[in-house]
Amino acid sequence: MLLTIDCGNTNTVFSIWDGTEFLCTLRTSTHHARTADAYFTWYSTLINHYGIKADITDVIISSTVPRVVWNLRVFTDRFFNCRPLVVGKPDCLLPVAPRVDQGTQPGPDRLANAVAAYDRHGGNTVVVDFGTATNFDVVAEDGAYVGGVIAPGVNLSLEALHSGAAALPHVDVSQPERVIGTNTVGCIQSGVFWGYTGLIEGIISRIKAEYGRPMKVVGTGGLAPLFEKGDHLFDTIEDDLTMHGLTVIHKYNKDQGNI
Ligand SMILES: Nc1ncnc2c1ncn2[C@@H]1O[C@H](COP(=O)(O)OP(=O)(O)OP(=O)(O)O)[C@@H](O)[C@H]1O
Ligand SMILES: CC(C)(CO)[C@@H](O)C(=O)NCCC(=O)O
Ligand SMILES: [K+]
Repeated sequence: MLLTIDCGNTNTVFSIWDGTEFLCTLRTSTHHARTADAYFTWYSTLINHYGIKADITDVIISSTVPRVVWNLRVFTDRFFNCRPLVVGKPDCLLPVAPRVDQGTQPGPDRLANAVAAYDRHGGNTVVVDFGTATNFDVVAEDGAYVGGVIAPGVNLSLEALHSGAAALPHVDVSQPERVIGTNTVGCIQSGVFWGYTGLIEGIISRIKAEYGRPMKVVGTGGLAPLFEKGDHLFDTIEDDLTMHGLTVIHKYNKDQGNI
């Protein structure tokens, strides 16, 4: 069985893939100091709690935080006795090489999103991923990741308002009833919710215009469904997109005899 690990700047997610479906998804916050033993304590507690019989033989990691990779490698080696594939490292093959400026290291989550979107929907696709950042990942006709857009994430923007303005409280994102807020919280919710709706619409339409041909739009990440409620922004929403990409990349490396 395959353990897929998606380590973002805020959260780290483990999923177990049995070759057909994900048996479970476990989420913890990302801490670069978390040790291999701590990962295992957390992992085995939850696996036992859910009664999952997981015989992990392979591990693939996407990490946007370089410092956590070392502990995850030790975790993989010590508890599963295997060497993980790490997306973005030279020894992890991708089905199609990214086409970006020389010296650019695209985020491994964006590479996995591109592979997953191509596998499910073909090329000429843009992924909108709501994580710590809100990133737009453009997938060309042949499945290559060809760049995109990085905007500050929704929760990061809310935190920035709260920490930069003494009179503004911490507010959770939600869709406000009205655009014109009549209290402080309503004003902030409106700014962030409708501001992001405009950002998403505007960037997608500019990407499409620049790309010059029809594109499919796939939303992913925790907040995609919330924004879809406000307006029709996405052709589809898939919360397991990054994880699916990791399973496809793993299979590709296996098929190529690389692992
Ligand atoms: N209605 C909501 N309001 C606020 N947060 C939400 C809502 N729905 C989901 N979320 C948040 O979305 C997050 C899941 O998103 P996702 O895993 O894509 O990104 P992340 O973990 O925040 O970022 P990264 O992957 O960069 O670490 C969870 O932290 C969850 O709290
Ligand atoms: C943009 C984020 C933070 C989104 O998780 C991540 O993909 C990342 O750190 N990327 C590196 C830079 C790039 O993708 O061009
Ligand atoms: K993510």
